[in-house]
Amino acid sequence: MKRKLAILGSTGSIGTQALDVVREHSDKFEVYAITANNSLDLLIQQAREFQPEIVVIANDDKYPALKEALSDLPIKVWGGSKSIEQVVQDEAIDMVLTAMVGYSGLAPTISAIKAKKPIALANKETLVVAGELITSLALEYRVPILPVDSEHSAIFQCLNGENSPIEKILLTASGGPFRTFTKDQLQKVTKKEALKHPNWDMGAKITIDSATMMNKGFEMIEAKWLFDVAPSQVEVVVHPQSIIHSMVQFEDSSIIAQLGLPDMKLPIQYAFGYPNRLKSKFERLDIFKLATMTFEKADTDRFRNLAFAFDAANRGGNMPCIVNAANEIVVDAFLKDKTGFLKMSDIIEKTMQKATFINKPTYDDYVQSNAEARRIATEMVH
Ligand SMILES: NC(=O)C1=CN([C@@H]2O[C@H](COP(=O)(O)OP(=O)(O)OC[C@H]3O[C@@H](n4cnc5c(N)ncnc54)[C@H](OP(=O)(O)O)[C@@H]3O)[C@@H](O)[C@H]2O)C=CC1
Ligand SMILES: CC(=O)[C@@H](O)[C@H](O)COP(=O)(O)O
Ligand SMILES: [Mn+2]
Repeated sequence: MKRKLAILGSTGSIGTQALDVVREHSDKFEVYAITANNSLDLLIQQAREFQPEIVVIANDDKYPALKEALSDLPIKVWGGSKSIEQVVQDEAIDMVLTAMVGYSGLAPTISAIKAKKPIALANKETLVVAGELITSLALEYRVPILPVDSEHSAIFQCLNGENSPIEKILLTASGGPFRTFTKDQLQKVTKKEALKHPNWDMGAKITIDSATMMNKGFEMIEAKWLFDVAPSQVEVVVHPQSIIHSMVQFEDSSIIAQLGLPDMKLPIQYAFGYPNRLKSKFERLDIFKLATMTFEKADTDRFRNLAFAFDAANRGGNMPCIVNAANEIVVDAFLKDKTGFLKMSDIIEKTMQKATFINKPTYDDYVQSNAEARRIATEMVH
């Protein structure tokens, strides 16, 4: 039996690579549903190639054009963001890949968990915003959450077969394009420079998060929830070559690492095939060609977002949700040339000070906190 997949965000960087994995393993996987926000032409092309049961476009305005374009095929076409929450509940679906970007991944992930669908989780913001809620729902509905983020897939693989407690997670970071920049240099960096990640080709939002190191802060929070560790047990290790994707240190002092060339198709395929490892044609890492592997401490003085993420994780409650919302606003503004690189951190810091803190948030509290923090951050952008 083929595993039937719902790919949320099929037109993005992770989504298109997930479809590459399906192409390579069409005997094992079938695309049952795909979703996108705006990318109409690519979504139509994907629907024609993979012939899924259901195609969803979140942006309602594009629904009539999508419906018309696929009218000669026996495909159900739905529109609106609520349809994404609905589609994941389809009985036939065996696994849901959450590859949407930002807060938009939260509601569909909750819906999928409640429908008892195993989650291949790329959308880290879901765990940043509401990690406690998501992990408790996953426990209640007995739903596995298989990490797709490269570092968390690495940690998950390091933990395979281990029952012993984790002493420490060594979370690797490339350091981004500005790893060696001074504060003065950071003041002047442009969007074009920030969008040039040294090792990974990713969507715009996560590429900016990597440049500010908010991505690593979010990944620490993601690790906290996925692997039940305290923030103090996660050490960020700047490793500019991105060959070691992360490491786990155990109480006997042993460190286990996962290595590979930077290619997201590997963690995507690992999650899709779990618990089996599938053969791949991915380029092999030739360790004899590795000139050096280097490791540095992270600098939270230049990359303040990393410190904000640790602070938010330690304070708990809705604070990570506030940081995520402010970050989404400033990254969007930076991408539209409406704010500067360092100003992004100033706005996040002030939003953390101004937004209402809630110690034990409910789902509705997250919705309201997200809206409030977005409002506060937006006022500071303008
Ligand atoms: N790219 C990577 O290598 C990695 C990504 N991740 C995480 O995976 C997630 C996806 O990242 P990435 O693929 O880079 O992002 P992209 O921006 O490339 O793609 C995002 C996808 O989500 C869709 N989308 C965006 N907003 C909405 C919305 N409001 N409602 C419904 N769909 C929406 C987009 O549709 P449309 O095309 O129509 O806009 C697109 O299909 C992020 O959470 C990121 O942090 C984690 C590790 C690595
Ligand atoms: C591919 C992936 O998982 C990204 O999250 C990547 O790790 C980003 O690189 P940084 O280490 O620069 O944040
Ligand atoms: Mn990552």
